[in-house]
Parts: sequence; structure tokens; C-alpha cells
Amino acid sequence: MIRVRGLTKRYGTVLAVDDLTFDVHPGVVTGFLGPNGAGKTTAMRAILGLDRPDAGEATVLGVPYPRLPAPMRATGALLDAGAVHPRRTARDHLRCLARSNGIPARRVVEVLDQVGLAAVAGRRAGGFSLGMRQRLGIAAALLGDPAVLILDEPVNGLDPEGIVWIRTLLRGLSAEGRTVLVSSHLMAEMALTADHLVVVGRGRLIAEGPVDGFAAPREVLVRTPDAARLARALTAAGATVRPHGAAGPDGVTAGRDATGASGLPGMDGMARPSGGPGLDAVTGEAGSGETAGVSGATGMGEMAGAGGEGVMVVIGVTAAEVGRLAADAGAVLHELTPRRASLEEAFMELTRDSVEYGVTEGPNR
Ligand SMILES: Nc1ncnc2c1ncn2[C@@H]1O[C@H](COP(=O)(O)OP(=O)(O)OP(=O)(O)O)[C@@H](O)[C@H]1O
Repeated sequence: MIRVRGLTKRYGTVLAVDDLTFDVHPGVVTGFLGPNGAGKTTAMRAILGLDRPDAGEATVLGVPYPRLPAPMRATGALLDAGAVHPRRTARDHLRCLARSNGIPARRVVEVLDQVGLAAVAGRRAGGFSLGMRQRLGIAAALLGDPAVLILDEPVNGLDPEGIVWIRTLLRGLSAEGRTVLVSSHLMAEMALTADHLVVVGRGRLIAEGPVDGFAAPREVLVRTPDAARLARALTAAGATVRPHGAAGPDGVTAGRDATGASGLPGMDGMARPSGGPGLDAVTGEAGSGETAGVSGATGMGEMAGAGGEGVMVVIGVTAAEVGRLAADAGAVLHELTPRRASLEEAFMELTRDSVEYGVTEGPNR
């Protein structure tokens, strides 16, 4: 178990980690997610006692890391896969680590096997590819057979096969009851690897919860020549309706506008990019400039494309309910497609105002 409470770390004028609080539990893979510069590495370094926080604290297995009696056997970490003597072989690198940490030599053979480096164990690490160095770093983390694993961007440099391998490895380690904290800036990857997510931006906690909670609620794409009539029926039934393509990636831009964007707090904030009160606000009569005029049944004329066919996105009812309401209203349907906004879109929306370096959207920004 890792406990982080009010962790704060400043580098000069940069507040790298800002009052961060979260727990990492055994038996689940916790993804530590955030754009570049969000403070993930800094937080991990502070957890591992490599950086002294300006405020707050972190404990591993109940004590600050430096007070662990046998740190490498309690906690395995991968922070910088490049931190290997280039002239040393993979085997020698691990042997040295094992010796200085009181770990039996047989573990070297075991972990080399486990990470798929047994065949190149006698080669110098300096000649390793980035992917091989990552594997060697993971081998070092596993050496002490630790109860807690802290891995900073372990998929960096791995090819698709390597990514699947690490996913399987981490899931296996958590299934053995270990505590696994793994950082990434790739939501799609974390969605497949992690059970739980801690999302940070500009050093602050943006959202936290089970991966499933980040999935956008369902939307239904509807193509109909009777857009206005159907939109009226759907709105009367409590659904939110907007023209397809009116606000960027469906359900994502909408959440931002409705919530005022940055620093969405916790799960409540996460749920918004995909519907609920956020979208209602956007598609309401006083919606944002981007989406004004598309509320409910009003403005549905704008949805009509060539041949009078309109394409709309409906939130808050199932595809089956849309079909039934359409039948009741006498509206013809040309398409009825249930769908979800991607997790990647949800993540980009959550962290949109937290990216350190991004493309500006206009000359005045
Ligand atoms: N040693 C340091 N000196 C000065 N600033 C630093 C130092 N380490 C990190 N920072 C700054 O602190 C902020 C957080 O950096 P950090 O590396 O922790 O983020 P990250 O989420 O791990 O990013 P990435 O995904 O790019 O590795 C950044 O603005 C970074 O430039």
C-alpha cells in the first residue's frame, strides 16, 4: 500500500507537485496518468525518498520509504531505464544490485528469464535498445520480489509485443496481491492495463477512480429525415439532443464548456465529459456560443443536411428508447447507432488545461 498525503514539491518557481493526495492499494494496478510535466515522476521520486517534499508525506507499507528496513525487497522501482553502467552486462548489473541489497543470486537468473533477457544477459547494457533497457530496468525492479512496484512509463520504447508483455506482467503481479503504481501519459494504454486511475495535471489531482468510471456514458447517433419532430419527442422524454459534429469530439468539448474546464474535481468531473448535467447545460437554451441554437427541439432545422436528413447525437436514453420514441412520433430513422466517446478523448478533455506544452488554438491565445 502506498499513501500520499498533501504531497507538494517545488523546483524554484515551478510547483511540480501540488498538494497531491491518493492511495495505491494492493491487488490492483493503479495507473498514474497525466500529460507531460504533470508531476508524475516528481511524485514517484518523492514516494521513493529521492526528493524531499516541501510539504506533505508519502508512505510505503506504512512508513516513509527511507525507513523501510530492506527497501529493494519491499519496493521495486523503475524510474530511469538509462541509469545502467554501459560497459556492464545485464547479468552483472543485476548481480551487483542483488549483492548490495542482500538478494540471493538465483533471483538474477529468474528475473532475466521473466523479462525475456536471458539470451542477451551476457551483452553490455550500453548496446541495448531502449526497449531492452526498459526490460532490464523492470528486471531490477523485480529483483527483490517486492510487495510494491513503482514504474515510471515502463512501456516507453517497447514495441507492441513488449507493451502486451508488460500489461500481462503488471496484471499478473497485482493478481498476486502486490501494489502496482504505473505512470503513463497514454490513456488508451492505461485503460487496458490499470484497474484504477489517478489523473494529474500541473501537479494537482484532477480525477481518481476505477477505470470504468472514466468511460463516457453511451450516446446514440441518429440519422433521420424528421429531425425536428424526433428531437422534440426525445427532448420531451428527457434526452439531450445536439447536431452531430457541433462541438468537436462528441461529448468531450461539451463537458469542458459546461464545467468551466480545468481542474475537474474527482469522479463527478470525470462523468461530465460524456453527458449528465454538463451536457444538459451545453445543449440548454443558454448554451455556449459553439452550440447555441441546438437545444432540444429548437434549431433542429440546422441538423437537416442534404435531402432534409438530419444527423444528431442523443444522450440520456438508449438506442432502443430512441427507436420507440421515433415510432411513437412517426419519425423515420435511417440510422440508429449506439456509441461511446473514447477514453482517450475523455482524458484529453480532463487534462486539456493542464498540458504544459500544447498547440495554441488561435492568434490571441
Ligand atoms: N529537477 C528539476 N528541476 C526543475 N524543474 C523540474 C525538475 N524536475 C521536474 N521539473 C519540472 O516539474 C514539472 C513536473 O515534472 P515531472 O517530470 O515530474 O512531470 P511528469 O508528469 O513526469 O512528465 P513527463 O511525462 O514528461 O515525464 C515540470 O514542469 C518539470 O519541468
